[in-house]
Amino acid sequence: MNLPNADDSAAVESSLTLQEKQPDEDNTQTAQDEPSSTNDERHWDHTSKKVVVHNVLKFIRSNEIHKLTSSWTKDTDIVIVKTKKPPKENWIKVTLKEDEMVDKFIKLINEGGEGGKAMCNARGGVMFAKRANEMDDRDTNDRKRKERDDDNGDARDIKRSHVVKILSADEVRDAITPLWRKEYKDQLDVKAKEMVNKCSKNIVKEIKRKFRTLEHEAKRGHREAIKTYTWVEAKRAISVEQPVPSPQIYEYRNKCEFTCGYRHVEVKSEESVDKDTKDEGDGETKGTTEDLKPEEVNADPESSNNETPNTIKKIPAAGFLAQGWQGGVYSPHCLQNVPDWACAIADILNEYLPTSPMAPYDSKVHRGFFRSFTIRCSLRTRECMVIVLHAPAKGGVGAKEDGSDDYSEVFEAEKERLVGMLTKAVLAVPNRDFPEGHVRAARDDGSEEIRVTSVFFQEYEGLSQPGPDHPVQHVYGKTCLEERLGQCTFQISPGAFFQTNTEGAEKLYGIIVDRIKEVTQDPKQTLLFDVCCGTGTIGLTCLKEGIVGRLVGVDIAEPAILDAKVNAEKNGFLHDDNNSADDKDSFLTRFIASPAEKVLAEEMKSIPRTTPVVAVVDPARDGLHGAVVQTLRKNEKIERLVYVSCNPTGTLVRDAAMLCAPPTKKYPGRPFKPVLAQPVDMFPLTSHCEMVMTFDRMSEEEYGKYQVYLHIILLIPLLAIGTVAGALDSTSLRGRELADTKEICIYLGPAFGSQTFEIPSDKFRFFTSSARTYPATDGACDPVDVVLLTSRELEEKSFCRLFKHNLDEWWTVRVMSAATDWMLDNGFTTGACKNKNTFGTMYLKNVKATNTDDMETLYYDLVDLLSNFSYAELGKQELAETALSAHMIRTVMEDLAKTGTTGGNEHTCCPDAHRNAPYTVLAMLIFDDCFPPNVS
Ligand SMILES: C[S@@+](CC[C@H](N)C(=O)[O-])C[C@H]1O[C@@H](n2cnc3c(N)ncnc32)[C@H](O)[C@@H]1O
Repeated sequence: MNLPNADDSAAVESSLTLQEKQPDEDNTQTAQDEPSSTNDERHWDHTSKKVVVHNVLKFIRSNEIHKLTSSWTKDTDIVIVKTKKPPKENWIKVTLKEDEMVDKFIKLINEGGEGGKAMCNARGGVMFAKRANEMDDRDTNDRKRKERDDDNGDARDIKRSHVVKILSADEVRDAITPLWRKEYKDQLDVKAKEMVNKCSKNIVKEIKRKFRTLEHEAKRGHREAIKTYTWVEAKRAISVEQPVPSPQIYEYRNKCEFTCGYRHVEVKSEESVDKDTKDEGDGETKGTTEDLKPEEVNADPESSNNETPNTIKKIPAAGFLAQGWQGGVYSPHCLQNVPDWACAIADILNEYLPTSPMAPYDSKVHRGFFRSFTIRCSLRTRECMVIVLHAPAKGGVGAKEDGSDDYSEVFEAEKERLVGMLTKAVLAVPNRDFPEGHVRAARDDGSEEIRVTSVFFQEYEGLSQPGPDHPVQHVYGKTCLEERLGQCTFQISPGAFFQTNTEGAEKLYGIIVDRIKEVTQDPKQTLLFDVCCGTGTIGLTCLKEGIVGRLVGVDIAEPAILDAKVNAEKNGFLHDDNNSADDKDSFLTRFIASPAEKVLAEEMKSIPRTTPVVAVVDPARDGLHGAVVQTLRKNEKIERLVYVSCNPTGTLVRDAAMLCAPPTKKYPGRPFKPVLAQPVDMFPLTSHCEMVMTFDRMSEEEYGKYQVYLHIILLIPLLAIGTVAGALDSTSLRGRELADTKEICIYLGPAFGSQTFEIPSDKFRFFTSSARTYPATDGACDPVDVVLLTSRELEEKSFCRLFKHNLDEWWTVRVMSAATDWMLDNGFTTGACKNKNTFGTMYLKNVKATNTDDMETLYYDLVDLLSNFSYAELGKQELAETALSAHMIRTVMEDLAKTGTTGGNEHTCCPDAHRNAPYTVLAMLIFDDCFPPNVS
């Protein structure tokens, strides 16, 4: 279990600053302007505003966290600016807006509950809060601990943060392009190994782990365990090809994002300060407010030969953060992956910024104006776009009240001045600072002349980065770029994603085309789903190549979809604008602006059975949403899936395992299996690598070999209920009850004929079918909604076993406790039946589900949660916690029994209470079967 580490979030935040920006930089919140990047600063930041609240419920949905933390500070002036809760941990780290709020907040949590006691979580557990830096983070690093214990820790940290080292060009390259020292073929070897060790092997490991869980469960249920799929056991289960090299190794980036901050210049003596600052723009430091003005600080003594440290001058500038905000921004001229035009623009910005009255934005205090500059260029059309991200002219959210950060009066004139400087001429050839021996590629004949063709300003008051849909203000020239890739032309708007290595993108798309072509026997009829389609590049390339006949593209970013629609027409493929097409089947292309998880299932449903379908997914770094994986798996029409990943060692591993593991209730459908893994080097000199992984659906024949018995969800139509239920339960009690209720029953258990989970009507209500949960046969009890039965119970027809789970079986309690958390998080009220030391039902009310889909989702979420427990891996800590949970649950049950509100039945403690219990829904969670079904 991870305890909150005072440095962990910052560690995540800072990791991006030390490497090249991530491939999906349009969509991730990049850390280029994150201040908490160096270790020192991170520590300082934590000591000031971060607090960890302990003993919150472990299972809180991410969208509920904000609601929960807001409820704590309701009616107070405490402002929480950020929360972080790792999954399955019982703590939340909050970042408060002001230092002064910290003590108040801690007091609020520790004493602000009923009767001046600590606040409690939804299960009555006492919460407590502590400053993040006071946590025992298990960090055994002596230095850190000593600093924490030191009363003067803050002061020292602040002082330390002023000791900066200016990096050499080599060190900047090491930080941003860590593979630059290697020959290109060696870079490819590094990536090839990484793709085998951290991608393909991990996928196989993950799938084997899922099989082991099944085996473990089967053993407990005295069942035959499913055999691991043969391909998983093979020596090189996933064949990884050698990475496809990038056609351009140097200067390949068509997009850069420069953070606006301060450039650090070391000055040696009083005299040289004057001289140096003259060189750096006459030493003018207009772009400042009083507090934001360039400081003179001590340079790292180690970086100097002098005994006394030199002085560092800070000059407003734009560039890359190579060692976090505190280390200043570095000019891109030394980086081999950055092209000349980008450096030329950096030069213009660096000429402008020191002379502007508008200061760089300081994201630590949220003051200042200029935040970052995104620059893009099209390789083929030589168009160039600049997007200036800035705080409101009246000042950022942390602006001083005295108006010293208010730039409203100068804003328009300054905007005009900057645009004038950017656009007045063809971009000059910059002086580069390449390493010795760097060989530049030959330039082409005069086409290197590039000028800025469009400028946008984008105002953003938020604390991190704007999303792709955030509005932009067009201030100069064209409204978008145009680029040519292969046989297609694409329009790219400021908010739309485009691959950052143009020639690399052509290679990448070529590989995708090859993978699709292999399976499209009837291209004209084949429909391609391009999930996370951006400006439609992949789908339209496939159409142009004639390997598919129709295209549905989905992307969350509206600007990208607007571009995709234009691009469809530009390339000769009519776009169906939904309402305009009379015949829904006649469209060539359809582009939908929506999160894929919201629309994909519906879109798939509308495809005629006979239409051959292929899918390409190209998600951002956080991978596919679970619902998208579910839809892809469930729709067995998709025989081939091409997964393009910019995070092959992370989210691809997770998603591939979900696509290829044996089916579960949440992820039904014949599994996929990876047939080829083709890395593509889109980011030479950095450690990033793109991966094209091709998955084929396991054939019915192959899959059939692994099925010992089916283990599925069965929908029993009303007429069949009596018979089937009778067959299952010798008393036929359930059958009678079911018939009485005139409802539909859904059994979750072994199959009796159908493998399909279909709930064809929206009218169905769930109710229990368990003889044991129905307390009496007189019909007096309320109909209940759903019972989730295990296959084992059904197999053995021994429902009494349901109540044989002993509290001393620690894992049982742990599961139940997790389930309880989950239910509370989902708005259920729970109670539990007690009979001696048995424990088996949970009563739920206030079910949020209003229809079958909701109920199904809730159920699957729960099953998924439970199925992800790895009991074998639980350690002593968990055992201790389990004992605690057991104690707590017992207490709750006893309380409920006393007040007569607990449910019950003839086999448990209070059968009568059940009839009067105010529960409208009764669910039995039988943990035996909270695991993926056994399909061996
Ligand atoms: C790596 S880009 C790929 C874009 C495109 N395939 C290309 O090659 O240019 C990832 C895309 O995923 C989109 N995206 C992110 N989250 C999404 C979601 N939940 N649903 C649909 N698209 C999403 C982003 O807007 C972005 O365009």
